Amino acid sequence: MTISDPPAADLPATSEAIRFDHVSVEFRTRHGEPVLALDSFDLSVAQGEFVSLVGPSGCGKSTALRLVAQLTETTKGQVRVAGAESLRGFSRVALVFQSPNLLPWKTVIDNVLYPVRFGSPAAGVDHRVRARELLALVGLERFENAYPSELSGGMQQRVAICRSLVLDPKILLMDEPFSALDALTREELQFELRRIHRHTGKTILFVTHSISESVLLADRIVVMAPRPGRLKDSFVVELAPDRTPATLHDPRFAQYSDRVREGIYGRAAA
Ligand SMILES: Nc1ncnc2c1ncn2[C@@H]1O[C@H](COP(=O)(O)OP(=O)(O)OP(=O)(O)O)[C@@H](O)[C@H]1O
Repeated sequence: MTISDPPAADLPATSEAIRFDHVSVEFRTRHGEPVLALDSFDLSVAQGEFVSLVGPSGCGKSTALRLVAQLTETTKGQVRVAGAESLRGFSRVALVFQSPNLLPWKTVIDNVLYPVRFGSPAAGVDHRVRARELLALVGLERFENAYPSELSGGMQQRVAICRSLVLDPKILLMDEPFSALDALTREELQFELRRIHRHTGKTILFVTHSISESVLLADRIVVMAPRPGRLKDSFVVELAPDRTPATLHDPRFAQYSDRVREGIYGRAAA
């Protein structure tokens, strides 16, 4: 598959990519105290949907992402991921974190290609060609032989996004990927990510602390209640699919932002 192909053809466009069914997760502290991170959490994410997950610190957002990536187990309930039977090797699901975590001794293209050694690469795909296409998609085609130290923070995070896409995952899990960037680069990458989403049709579950970021990016916003995390609100963002600087001036942008604020802080704050 090339990056210009339509979204994965193995499931119809409307099918469910991720489903949380009454999911509870209880951790234990070092002293054996129980910590209920998620409490009967329900969520369904459609294939190709871009969902922003917002909520107060500690409400279980990262735990929810880790469940999808099978890095954490449920205590009660179930998380279903379409195609999870081939999850091993991380080719169905990819994670992007706040820090790009590039290998400093490898070039940009070798960093992008790194998952190919450990994942389950599809047969017959020239991953070097695919890596170059991805670098072109984020405007880094001239930097494939550069080293991470020669790139700005925003460029490094673009490389991390290319690396997450190189095995053509069906689902992209993003945990505050832009929170370490300066405001201008962050905004640039937000528009870029939305463009990548439109271009690739990936299902994206995006955790953020930024209300405006959650609205600017998402097709739907899920607001979680304070720990133990439960679903507080979920609503569709009916802004034009192509998000541009003009989106920020759409009156509905402020209305959606207020609704998220109200979900997090209560009506008086909003
Ligand atoms: N491995 C663990 N062991 C014990 N407690 C944990 C573990 N992982 C998470 N927790 C606890 O579970 C709760 C939810 O954590 P999680 O990281 O999912 O929240 P979050 O919403 O992503 O937080 P933040 O917005 O601050 O990143 C927190 O109280 C956290 O301390």
